[in-house]
Amino acid sequence: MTVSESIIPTEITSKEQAQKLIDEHDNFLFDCDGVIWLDEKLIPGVLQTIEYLNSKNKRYVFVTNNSSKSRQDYVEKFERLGFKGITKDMIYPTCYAAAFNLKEHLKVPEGSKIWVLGDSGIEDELREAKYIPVGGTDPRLNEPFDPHHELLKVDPDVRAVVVGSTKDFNYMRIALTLQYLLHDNKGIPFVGANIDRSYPSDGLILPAGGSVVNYMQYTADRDFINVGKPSTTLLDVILEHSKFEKEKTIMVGDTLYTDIKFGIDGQLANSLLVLSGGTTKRYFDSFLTTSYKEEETRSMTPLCYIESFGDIIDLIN
Ligand SMILES: O=C(O)[C@H](O)[C@H](O)COP(=O)(O)O
Ligand SMILES: [Mg+2]
Repeated sequence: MTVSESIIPTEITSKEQAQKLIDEHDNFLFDCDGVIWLDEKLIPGVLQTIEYLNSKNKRYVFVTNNSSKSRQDYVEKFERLGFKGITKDMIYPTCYAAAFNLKEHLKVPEGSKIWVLGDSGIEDELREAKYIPVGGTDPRLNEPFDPHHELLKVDPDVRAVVVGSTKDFNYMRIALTLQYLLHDNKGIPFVGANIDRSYPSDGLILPAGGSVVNYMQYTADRDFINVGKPSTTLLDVILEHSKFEKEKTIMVGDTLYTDIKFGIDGQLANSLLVLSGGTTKRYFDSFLTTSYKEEETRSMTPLCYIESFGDIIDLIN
């Protein structure tokens, strides 16, 4: 069976459809890259549409598979791009999800050393959770690989490994991370920030965190705990903190196998795909006509889609 026989997503193109989409939901979960912005470039109309949500007393949070920036970094980014009133507790990047998972699910004791393959967002959120990040942005890791480098001696006090998106992905970091993933007979937890293959960045499609995590999964021959979308553990944390009711909440994202799957697996009221990020109309059309195993396809097929979330304000006005 192809999807077109079972689920036909509705394209939002009229004032009535746009108004209904807003009126029917009290709470919005927004993905960031590809929905709100492309790197540092705000997607046109998004700020105005979110200001419209404010005027209607709608509630919303941001859930991003990006692990490179901390919640505080995002508060500053939202301010820089003109948003008002976005606070730390409204932002769920996977660096925070990783620290939360270590503490609340893996019960890794505070004060533990955590090996990081990733950027400063992970280090900052680990410190805020009272862990000691090692590796990460340590400048000594930028040196050429040397099998006798002092850092290659595993620190036995490291209690877990967190891997996320980074552009500082060199052999020194890869080799060191592998030592920790194999350490103690693969005994310490392997936390991955996301499963994302790539992400849209201002005209380019760039490798995303999942490509880094899967590299380490392959070389260490061990599975990882995905703390990013579509993990329902992350959704549970968000719903617990925000007290959003699933029945009145919609997920807005640009990636089928993370954002839309997150909303559907999480049994939210609705899922809106936007075509302003990593999913093009051409890809989406081919997805809808390609016969997949029905369950797999169904869990990634949005109920509705729109060119860009920023179009909402134009349709409503
Ligand atoms: O490099 C990454 O992993 C990207 O930041 C990630 O794919 C973007 O996540 P999003 O904001 O679209 O959830
Ligand atoms: Mg995205």
